[in-house]
Amino acid sequence: MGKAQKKTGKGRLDKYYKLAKEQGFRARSAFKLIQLNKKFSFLETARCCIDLCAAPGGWLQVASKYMPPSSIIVGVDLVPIKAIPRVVTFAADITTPQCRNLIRGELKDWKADVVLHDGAPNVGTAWVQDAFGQSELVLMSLKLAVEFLMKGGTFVTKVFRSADYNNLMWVFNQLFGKVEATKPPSSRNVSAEIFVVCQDFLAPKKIDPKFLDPKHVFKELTAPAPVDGNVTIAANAQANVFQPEKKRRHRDGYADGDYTLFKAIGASEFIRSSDPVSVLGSGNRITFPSEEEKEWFALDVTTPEIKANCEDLKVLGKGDFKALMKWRSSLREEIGLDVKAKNTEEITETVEVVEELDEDEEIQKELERLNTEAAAKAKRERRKANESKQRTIRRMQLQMTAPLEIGMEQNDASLDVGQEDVFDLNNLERGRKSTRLPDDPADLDEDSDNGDRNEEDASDADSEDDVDELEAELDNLYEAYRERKNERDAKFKAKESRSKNKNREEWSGFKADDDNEVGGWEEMEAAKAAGESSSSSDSDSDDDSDSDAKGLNATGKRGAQTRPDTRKKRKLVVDLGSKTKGSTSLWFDQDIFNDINMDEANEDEPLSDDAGEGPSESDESADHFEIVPQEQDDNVGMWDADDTDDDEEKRRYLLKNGLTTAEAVTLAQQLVNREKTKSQMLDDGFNRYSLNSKEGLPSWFLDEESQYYKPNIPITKEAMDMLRARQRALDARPIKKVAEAKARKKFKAVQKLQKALKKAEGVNDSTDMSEREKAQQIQKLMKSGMSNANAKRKSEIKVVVAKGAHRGIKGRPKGVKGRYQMVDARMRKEMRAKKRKEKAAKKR
Ligand SMILES: C[S@@+](CC[C@H](N)C(=O)[O-])C[C@H]1O[C@@H](n2cnc3c(N)ncnc32)[C@H](O)[C@@H]1O
Repeated sequence: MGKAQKKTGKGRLDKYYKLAKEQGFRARSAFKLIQLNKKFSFLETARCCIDLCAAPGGWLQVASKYMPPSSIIVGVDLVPIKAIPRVVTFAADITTPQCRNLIRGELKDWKADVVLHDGAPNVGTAWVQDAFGQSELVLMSLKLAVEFLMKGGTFVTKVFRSADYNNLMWVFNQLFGKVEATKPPSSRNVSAEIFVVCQDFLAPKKIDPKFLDPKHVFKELTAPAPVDGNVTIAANAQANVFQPEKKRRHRDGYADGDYTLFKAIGASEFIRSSDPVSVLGSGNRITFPSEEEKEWFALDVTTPEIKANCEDLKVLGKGDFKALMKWRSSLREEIGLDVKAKNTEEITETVEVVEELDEDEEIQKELERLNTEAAAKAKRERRKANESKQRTIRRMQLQMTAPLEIGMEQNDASLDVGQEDVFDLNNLERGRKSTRLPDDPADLDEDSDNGDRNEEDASDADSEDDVDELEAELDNLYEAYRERKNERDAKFKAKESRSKNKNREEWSGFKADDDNEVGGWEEMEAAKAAGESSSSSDSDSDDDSDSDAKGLNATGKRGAQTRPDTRKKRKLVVDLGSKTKGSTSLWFDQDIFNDINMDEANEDEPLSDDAGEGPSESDESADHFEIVPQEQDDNVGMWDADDTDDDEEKRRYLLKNGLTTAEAVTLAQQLVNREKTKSQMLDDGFNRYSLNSKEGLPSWFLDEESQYYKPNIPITKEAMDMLRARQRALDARPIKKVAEAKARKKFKAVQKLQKALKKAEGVNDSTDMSEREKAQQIQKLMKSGMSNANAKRKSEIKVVVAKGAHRGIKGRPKGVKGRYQMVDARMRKEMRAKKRKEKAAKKR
């Protein structure tokens, strides 16, 4: 479908408007007649034509163009029509006898072959009145047509799609042999106009005056329309309720007798009507004016929601209409219009009869239902099996399980251990329960009802498995969604790659590097140490949060390591390889497992500092600082393997681009101005959530967190000013394209000059010319070599207006030299305005 045509604004200036302008037609409507004539060919053979409602004269121009040269053309309109060669025009109202007399005077006893009517009452009143006026005008033009048309003649008229369209068509059919309604392509789709071409006028001796009397032809329209009885209204109204979301267009105009836009319905009309749906569809609002209705309004069944629904029916959806219908039923029961019990009884009885009759059918249905249920169950199980297979594959990929045949491990009890998610707390909890020893008498009691528990556990585990599966499924869906989005959304893609390339975030900072540190930990500590004999507890409060993970000894003291070394590689994840225990036992080292009897397993473990077997550095530590035991550099866990590269990349990025964000500049300025030390900045980067494990969190959560949970680093005015200044400097530079174009121009000029120089040398060396000639030639060459080829100005185009003496001239107008362009006055005005603008812009 093409674009919707507009009748107003710039949409008015469509293809036909431009064509009309180009071809000198006074109105774009000229093309409607051209297209009608193309289809029905009535103008070429016509000797006499009357155009009723002809101003400004587009149709008259067409008629004079297509009709034979010696034919008579008469045009009438309320407004005077500018003269057209070979056309007689006068101003008159076609509904008056004067108009008839004028035409008669002009034609004498001639008869017309064609009567055209393109009238439209342009009174700007309501559309319904317009439409009626139009139909009346059509009938008036028909009245003139039948008087002046010769037998076999053609009457072309414009009608609007309205309620009286069919009546008009009926009348036309009584008077003409062939009647066809058509819409030429140049008639806008948004317009309700249709053209009716009535051919082969029957020219009856006597025409019943009722055919031409609006009172008779449009009789139905004036009669009041019944509300309930009218099928169309009812159908429309029903559609209003059943499909409230669909906006229906009233192409056929207003329904008969229903000319108002807003209609309020009394509640009683809706409640008591036998066709409540139609009532709902026909109104805008339900009101409660009478005493009885006011009482209904106060009833409990008339909830605030119902009251709100009654306010504006045109904005309601299906659900709201349903609610109104329910309210109607309740209210009817309440006021005794309906009896509920009786209805139910009736329904029950009917059901019983149906049951007796269709027992076989019922059995069949039941069987079908069972079959569908079984199929659904099988499907569910298949899906479950698939999902667990997927999980196994994922575990394998993470090397958390041996590459056994997929699915085998589920059936093999011996493989049960270790197949669960290592980090699945549910499994741990279950394991804890099963390994617990009955030290405590309460435990013995607990063991007595172990059987019950196990069953409960099993069912709990099942439901937890279900939840896990559901989560896994959701995760998969989320991943699939991200992938799809990645494919389609370029913005999202860029964001993704940015988030992958996190190291470009300047203010995320570098890892502590003693060489670069401004201020520094040692200096601060030294200052502190000088002033106080510091206690071990308050010296390192910022690191308490990870004390558990770093392994506190039994007395709460940490391994004595020297601070600078430990700070160098601050890792948040414990190096699994540095421990003698396996990863699982490391996991069980956590506090929550303290009450589990695992002493046996831990017997061989050295209790780091407690046993005095901590790292040698501990002995060297003279002070009583609690130092977090740290890994050696070569113990960097696999998790941190990328970190150094990140820093390198960050450095490279910063060296290349400098600081690009206000936050980064603020931090840098604070460092340089010694407002803060690097250590302080690092500390600022931590908060109580920093060390929260992200393990097991759904990816959508992590994504959202990375999107919205951003550090809020305060920025300074100076930082902003600095960035702005830099941006201004960047802006002041010419853009690459301009610079390239300038360089190209320069390069070409140099080449041209070199060429000229070469030629000049040739001239200089030649022996056939005198010195004077040589000098002249060289001067010429150098001049052309130095000149800019692009500087050649094209001669200006002269604008000639096609009016007065130039009107209709083909070829070059007299007295015009050089390049020229024929335009109309408007075009010249526009061109001049354009030039003026360009000049003004240049001055600026
Ligand atoms: C759409 S214009 C006709 C355009 C014309 N066919 C053309 O091509 O230039 C409709 C014209 O009907 C005229 N009109 C409306 N009521 C009329 C009446 N009662 N008698 C004569 N002309 C009337 C208006 O003045 C208006 O100029």
